[in-house]
Amino acid sequence: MWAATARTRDAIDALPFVRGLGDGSLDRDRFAYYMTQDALYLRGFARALASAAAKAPNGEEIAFFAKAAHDAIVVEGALHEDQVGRVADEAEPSPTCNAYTSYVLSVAHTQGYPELVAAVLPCFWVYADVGERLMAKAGELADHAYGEWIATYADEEFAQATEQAKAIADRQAAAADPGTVARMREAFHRATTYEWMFWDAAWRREAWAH
Ligand SMILES: Cc1ncc(CN)c(N)n1
Repeated sequence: MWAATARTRDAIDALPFVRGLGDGSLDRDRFAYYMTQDALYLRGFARALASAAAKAPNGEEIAFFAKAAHDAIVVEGALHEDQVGRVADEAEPSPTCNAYTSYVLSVAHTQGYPELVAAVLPCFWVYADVGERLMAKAGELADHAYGEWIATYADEEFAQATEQAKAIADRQAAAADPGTVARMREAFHRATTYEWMFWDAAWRREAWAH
């Protein structure tokens, strides 16, 4: 699944938003737009993770997804509040934010546990991957404009959660019939593309037409 998204991941690395986040040159307005949209995204994503906990076949995976839902709101939420303050309940999701959260929630409500695991996996894996590479390039984070963001996603605990999510997806794929594996691939690919779109939308400060 990861190899099939190589082109999209290269395109993520090439995005002006991601480059600017890495070298600290990203302007604050674009970053604030992104963090506000991300806070809205995380609510939908946490709901999808809670659905994964509800569908999970054993205690270990129930606990994993329930904790991931908690961390998306509490741990990532603390980073967002620190950077842009508390996002108002009535704040409006952008078209891309709305599309991405609607997509993972539709998988949660209309498909099975394996497909849902595949749909939420890029949210762990792409961020851990980007975080690790930006950290390696940035070196010292103390004076970096976006050091707190990079440290959050390059964090060892986030890397461990990503490994757990990957292991769950691998177990599900190994036990699944070919049709389910095809839907898992589709969900993983679609969500990885949404990751690209989310950063691109932040760069453009995407708005609704009317
Ligand atoms: C859009 C998006 N994707 C993933 C993550 C990492 N949980 C995030 N904060 N935002």
